[in-house]
Amino acid sequence: MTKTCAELFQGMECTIIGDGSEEVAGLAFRSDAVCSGDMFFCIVGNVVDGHSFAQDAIDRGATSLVAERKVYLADATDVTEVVVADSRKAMAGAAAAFYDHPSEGFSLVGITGTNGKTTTTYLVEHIAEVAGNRCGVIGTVGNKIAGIVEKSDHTTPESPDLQKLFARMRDAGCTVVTMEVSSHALDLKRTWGTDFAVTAFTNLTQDHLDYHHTFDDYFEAKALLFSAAYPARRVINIDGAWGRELLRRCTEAGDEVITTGFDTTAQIHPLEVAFEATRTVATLEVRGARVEVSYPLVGRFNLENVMTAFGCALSLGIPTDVIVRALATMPPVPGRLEQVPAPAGAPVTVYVDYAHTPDALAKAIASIQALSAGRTIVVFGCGGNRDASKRPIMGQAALAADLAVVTSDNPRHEDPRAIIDDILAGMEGAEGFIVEPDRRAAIAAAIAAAEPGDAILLAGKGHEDYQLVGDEVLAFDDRQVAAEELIRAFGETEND
Ligand SMILES: CC(=O)N[C@H]1[C@@H](OP(=O)(O)OP(=O)(O)OC[C@H]2O[C@@H](n3ccc(=O)[nH]c3=O)[C@H](O)[C@@H]2O)O[C@H](CO)[C@@H](O)[C@@H]1O[C@H](C)C(=O)N[C@@H](C)C(=O)N[C@H](CCC(=O)O)C(=O)O
Ligand SMILES: Nc1ncnc2c1ncn2[C@@H]1O[C@H](COP(=O)(O)OP(=O)(O)OP(=O)(O)O)[C@@H](O)[C@H]1O
Ligand SMILES: N[C@H](CCC[C@H](N)C(=O)O)C(=O)O
Ligand SMILES: [Mg+2]
Repeated sequence: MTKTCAELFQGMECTIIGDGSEEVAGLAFRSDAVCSGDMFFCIVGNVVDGHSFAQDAIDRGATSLVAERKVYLADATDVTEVVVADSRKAMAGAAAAFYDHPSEGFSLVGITGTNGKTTTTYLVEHIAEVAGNRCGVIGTVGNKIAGIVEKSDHTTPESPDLQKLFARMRDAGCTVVTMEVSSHALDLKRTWGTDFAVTAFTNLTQDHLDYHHTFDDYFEAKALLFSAAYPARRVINIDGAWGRELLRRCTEAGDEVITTGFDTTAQIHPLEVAFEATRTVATLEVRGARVEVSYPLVGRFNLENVMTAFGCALSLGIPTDVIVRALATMPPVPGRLEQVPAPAGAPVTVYVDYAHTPDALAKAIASIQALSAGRTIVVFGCGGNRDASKRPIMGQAALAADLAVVTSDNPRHEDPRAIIDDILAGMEGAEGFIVEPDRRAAIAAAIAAAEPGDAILLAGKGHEDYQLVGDEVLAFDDRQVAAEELIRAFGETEND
């Protein structure tokens, strides 16, 4: 059911100039996406000021404008203007109203943190499904409505896209929705006006300092999800100082909190763990009770994700025995320590992983080392037009492997050689690494250098099936390229 301009802004501080009773057909924040009868939001961006596209939006059929100052000075009777203090907040609030506050129609779990968001959302989805829920997922790998996956451009969509997605999930009968909430999204108010049942924090380590500039600012963006703007039950990993600071704030605010981590004071923590080659078996202490879990994910960091998901599931009221049963049948998460099928008799194992931060790279290498009796070879690069200060730190982290192959990972609009030089600054004085800017050749070089029993970690691209070079999106999937290069090296027959 369509809404009028006045209805969308009910209860919001704003000045409506013109006729507020006109129906709004849709919401747009890009002038070139405006359709007839749309409301156009003028946003002051980091690159351009969206107010300068107001006329363009009107020419394309917008009948109302939301702006931080009056912009449409021509004979304004045919266009309604809504003047607000913050266009992004207004857009998110109006989008929630446009779709009748869809997040109130299901239990929404929002997960933030530098690493582990995608994995944890998939874990919560699976547990909730086993508990009998129809689920939605929103995040980096794609958006899923009751098991059907659609591609996504953002980890957390812009508010009109997000609320529309929520509405589709509500209308499809989803009872639990689990979403990644990026720090960009929180800072840019993409989730403003959303009703969360549970919010969870995984960890905070270096990334995105190109956008947030300081660690403190990065943390404060994440911390918004735990502020009074988003009242919810909280799940917090307290292994790091940032998690403990969040816990302090949430406790002070009187929130209901479940703590997780290796820290033995956490409400959910491990007592005994066996990290096996294809699964993990652990005894957890869960709010004072011993709980045995066994799940088909590997690596120490995935135990952290499992504990966070456990906390989210308990917060949703799912019983412990159902959580344990669900964990045992957890499907793999695409591109997260995913093993590449190899020809029969291939003496090396190749894993594809999405580690693209210093902490993730260090932890992925350590996880592979713990699983493999042979050497560990890592192939990695760093994204262009992203936090450049993480590059030398990732270079240094890669030295923990027996051999590092430095290559390209979405150079975007930067020179791939210059990105590699930034990485190499962290590897100065070290020996035993290869530089090969062409990612396919780098993967082939790693396979050629491997000895029987070695493991190769292809880091950074995970589920991605492209390489971004300039404005081009070139087809490139680490899993496919590695499978091809393994066949080239070791023959045709596939191992099961
Ligand atoms: C850093 C960031 O997140 N930027 C987002 C921000 O862009 P911006 O502030 O630069 O916008 P701008 O280009 O200056 O434009 C200002 C306004 O004018 C409008 N405009 C612009 C041009 C035009 O012709 N017509 C027009 O109307 C724009 O739509 C915008 O509303 O607002 C835009 C929409 O309003 C977003 O599309 C854009 O996301 C860019 C594309 C992006 O790459 N974001 C990434 C970094 C991101 O959000 N990543 C996180 C995840 C990271 C993680 O997983 O770790 C995510 O949640 O996906
Ligand atoms: N809890 C964790 N702590 C540290 N590293 C992790 C953790 N979980 C996963 N990782 C590493 O980070 C990579 C990305 O994991 P995942 O996709 O779950 O994180 P994310 O937070 O969704 O990342 P993004 O910011 O790109 O959306 C994994 O491939 C793995 O190498
Ligand atoms: N959400 C992250 C993904 C990075 C993935 C990596 N392959 C890269 O392109 O740097 C980002 O946009 O920074
Ligand atoms: Mg993600």
